[in-house]
This record gives sequence, C-alpha cells and structure tokens, in this order.
Amino acid sequence: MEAFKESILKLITETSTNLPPDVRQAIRIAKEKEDAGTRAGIALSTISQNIQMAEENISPICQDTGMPTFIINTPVGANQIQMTQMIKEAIVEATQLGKLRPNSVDSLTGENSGDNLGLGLPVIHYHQWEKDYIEVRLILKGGGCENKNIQYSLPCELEGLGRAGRDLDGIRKCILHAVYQAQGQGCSAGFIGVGIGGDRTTGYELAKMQLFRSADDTNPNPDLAKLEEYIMDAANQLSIGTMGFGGNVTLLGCKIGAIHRIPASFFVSVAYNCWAFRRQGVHIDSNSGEIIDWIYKEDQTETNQEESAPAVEVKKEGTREIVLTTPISEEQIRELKVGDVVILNGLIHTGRDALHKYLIDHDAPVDLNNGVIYHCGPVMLKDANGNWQVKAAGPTTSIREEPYQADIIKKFGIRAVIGKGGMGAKTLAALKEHGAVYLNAIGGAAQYYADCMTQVEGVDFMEFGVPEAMWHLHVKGFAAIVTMDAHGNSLHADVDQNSREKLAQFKDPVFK
Ligand SMILES: O=C(O)C[C@H](O)C(=O)O
Ligand code: SF4
Repeated sequence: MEAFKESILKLITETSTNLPPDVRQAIRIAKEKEDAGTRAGIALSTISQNIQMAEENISPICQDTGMPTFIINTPVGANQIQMTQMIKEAIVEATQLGKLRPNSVDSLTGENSGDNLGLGLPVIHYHQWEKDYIEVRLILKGGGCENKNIQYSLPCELEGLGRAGRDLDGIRKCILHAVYQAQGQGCSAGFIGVGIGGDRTTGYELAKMQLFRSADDTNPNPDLAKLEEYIMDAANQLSIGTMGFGGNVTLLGCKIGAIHRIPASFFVSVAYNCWAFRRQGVHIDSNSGEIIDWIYKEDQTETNQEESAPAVEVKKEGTREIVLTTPISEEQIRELKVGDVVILNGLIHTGRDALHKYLIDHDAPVDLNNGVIYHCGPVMLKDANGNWQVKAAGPTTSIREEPYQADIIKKFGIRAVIGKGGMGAKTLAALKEHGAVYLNAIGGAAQYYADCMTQVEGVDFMEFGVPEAMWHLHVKGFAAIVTMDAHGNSLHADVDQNSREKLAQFKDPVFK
C-alpha cells in the first residue's frame, strides 16, 4: 500500500483540475443551446475556456475546492485506519501544492487550519465489498452550491406550485421548486441529486450519492427515469439560465434515488451542484496502492476539446463593452446600464464574509474611496522568492454580504462590487443612492480570472485565513457584466420574477 497516498494525491489533483467527460459533454450541449452573443452564451464560453485552462495549468477549476468527500469501497480486511492517515497526508500535500484551497475553518473561532484538516474533515465514508480491489470516489463540492441544497417535508405548500402531496407529483413539485429557489446563485447551470425518503440525514446522503452517477446514465427504476426526464425538460423552461442571466439552459443533470421512510416522515432532499461538478474516481490495487483505472473516464473516446476563443470577444449587437480603470468616478458609474460588459483594469480589493463584518465597526486598512470590492476567496501560493501568486480567483456568492453591503458602500465610497448571483433590495437601493454598480463575474471561472491578475500588491487580515483575507490585486482585462446598476435596475430581480411566473405553469398534476 505504499503507493496509496500518491494515488490519492493524483485523485485529488485530477478532481480539482479536470472535469470528467460526462460533465464536459453536458456543458458542451448547453453551449450549443445558447446563442453565443447572449449573456448566457458569453458565460458558457468563459466556463469552457476556464475548463480548458484548469486542465492545462493543472490548477483548480474553481477556487472553492469544497469539503473533500470520499466514498470508499474496500475488500474485507483492508486497513481503513492506515488509509485514513494516508488520505489526510495527501490532503495536506494537495493544499501545499495549491490544488486545494485551505478551506477548513473552526466553526466557533473562525480560525482556518491552513491544511484542510479539522474536526470532521475530510469526510470519508467506508463500505466493504466482496471485490479484491479498492474503489475511491471523490467529490469536491463548493459552498455556494451546497448552500442551495434544500429539503422538503411532505405534504407542504410551495410558492407558485401550490400543495405538494405525498406522491410522485408532490415530489415533482419539490424538485422543480428546488431548481427555482437556487436561481443562479449555485453557479447554474447545475446538476441535482435527489433523495426521496429516509430521514433528514439519510435523505440528504442519498441525494449526494446520486451525484456520483454518470450524468448520461438512465435510472433503472422506470418511474424515476420518467421523472428525471420530465424535470430536465421542465426545469430548463424556467429561463434562469447560466449564472442566472436568463437563457435556455438551467439544469444540466437530474438524478433521483429513493429509499424507504417511516410512516410519519416523507422527505425530498435535493443536493445542488454547480456546473463545476468536480467528481472523479479510481480503482486501486489493494496490495500496491497503485491506480488500476479511472472510473469516469472509461469508454470515453471523446477528446477534451473545449472552446478556446476568447470569451468576451463574442458580442451581441447592442451589447456595450466599457473599459474602466480604478479609481472610478461616480459619473462613469452612472453611465452604466444592466447588460453592459465592463472590462476592468487597475487595483481591486477582495473581501468576503469576515471582512464585511469587520468593516462595519472598523476602518479599512486602505483607501476604498471610488474603489472596487471583489467578493472572492482566492487560492494563493508563495513562489520561490516569497512573492504571492494567484492560483485561482473566481467570485463567491454575494448575497451573503447583503446585511452589510449597503452600509459598506456608503461608509467607504465604493463604486463597484464584483461577485456572483446578485444582491438584494437593500444593496440595490444603496447603488442608486451612492452611485455604484454590481458586476457579475462568471462563477467558477477561477483560472480565467486568475489570468487577469497581473500583480499582488499586498494583503491585510491574514489572520482571517487565505480565503477571507483582504487581497489587494492589480487586474488587467477583468470582464464582468453589469447586473445591478445605479438606476434601480436588477437583472436578478427580473429573472427571479420571470422564473417564478414560469414555475406557476407547472402547477397542474402530471404524475397521477
Ligand atoms: O467560497 C468560494 O470561493 C465560492 C463559493 O463556492 C460560492 O459559490 O459562493
Ligand atoms: S463558486 Fe460556483 S463553481 Fe465554485 S464552488 Fe461555488 S458554486 Fe461551485
């Protein structure tokens, strides 16, 4: 078993940096369904380019490398204690190599362990089987999509859809609602795993296990196969689109499983996974620890060819592209309208949950007047000369900062907030009052954005940990779309309302 640790390191690296063929295929098909010049088309081109860059750079597809979760089948008698130890060593090494972001945070103190280890981490589920080799599957599911998981207890009343009863039609309504409530915040277009039955714990577990199924398989249960097909069709009529920009593709995959329940409970649990659906698996020789083969790569003859054309060069007629250099004036900001593509140059500052909370009662360490805040927790590594390098740096879900953002914009004179998924009414009002905009970057496009970062000027609050620290970054050609402007317009509010109306069209029973 000497090679086991090295095999796990390979598995982690591959999972973080290289999407499996079934996921790539789903994204490729989605791209064909969107007009290249639309916002969704631009987003999908950026995503495709990012997938390719991650593979070439052997760097994280998305900066949020999630909560590493291993599902392991072992022959009877295999030493699980030894395997756990080697998995932990591989996790630490993958973190040092920048294949994983240091993502393990003490829930009480907020301290980042720095090596991805911690209480309850990594997650490892062992099962025994009769075969003589080991199977290890790994999923790296980030926080933004995890936050969009949802569990329904039937019967219930659902916004737009009415009563959902304890039957297949009630289940159908819950799943459609789950896609609607995620909007673009979990980096749509997404994949969902659904667990019917169980209790609150095993229901969610079953939902997550569905994500290990290949995106192109067929459910062996004919009723569930029909439901999967129906959901794929109906959910893609909600027009939420990639990143919640509106569009024809909202859902890339739907996998449903069922287990028994007890009479009083009827749960429908939905695990939402972003397009950056990072899961891989290997078979490992139980004597040597060497990899025998890769699970999701079998029978895949297709190459990994993605779109290599520069993402934002495809422009729809009428789409304005505006180049801005920081610091930005109020006048420049008030010129911008929802739908404009902004190409940003100059110094920007990262800030997410810990920083926003801090800034409410403290001064900023740098002058933020007319400046730009980027909701981002990057993967950073020091090079041989001790200088910080940006390894992955896509946006994080902005709505978490909704309780703080309006006050921060006002207090510090911020002109642009970059993030993804949009923000709420309070921030929208502050943008209008103080002359600022919200720029939606393409979620998960961590390589694409890291490439725009020309220099790390410095960092504050390293005590918050790498993802939560305030990084001061010079960018060149950073492209994002205005989705909330200084005139009270919000694409997110429009898409939400439109998709809620579409959802209501699926109120009538389908499965009797
Ligand atoms: O933590 C992050 O960097 C992003 C997160 O996965 C998110 O989607 O908000
Ligand atoms: S930023 Fe988006 S792509 Fe990355 S983990 Fe979060 S939800 Fe997934």
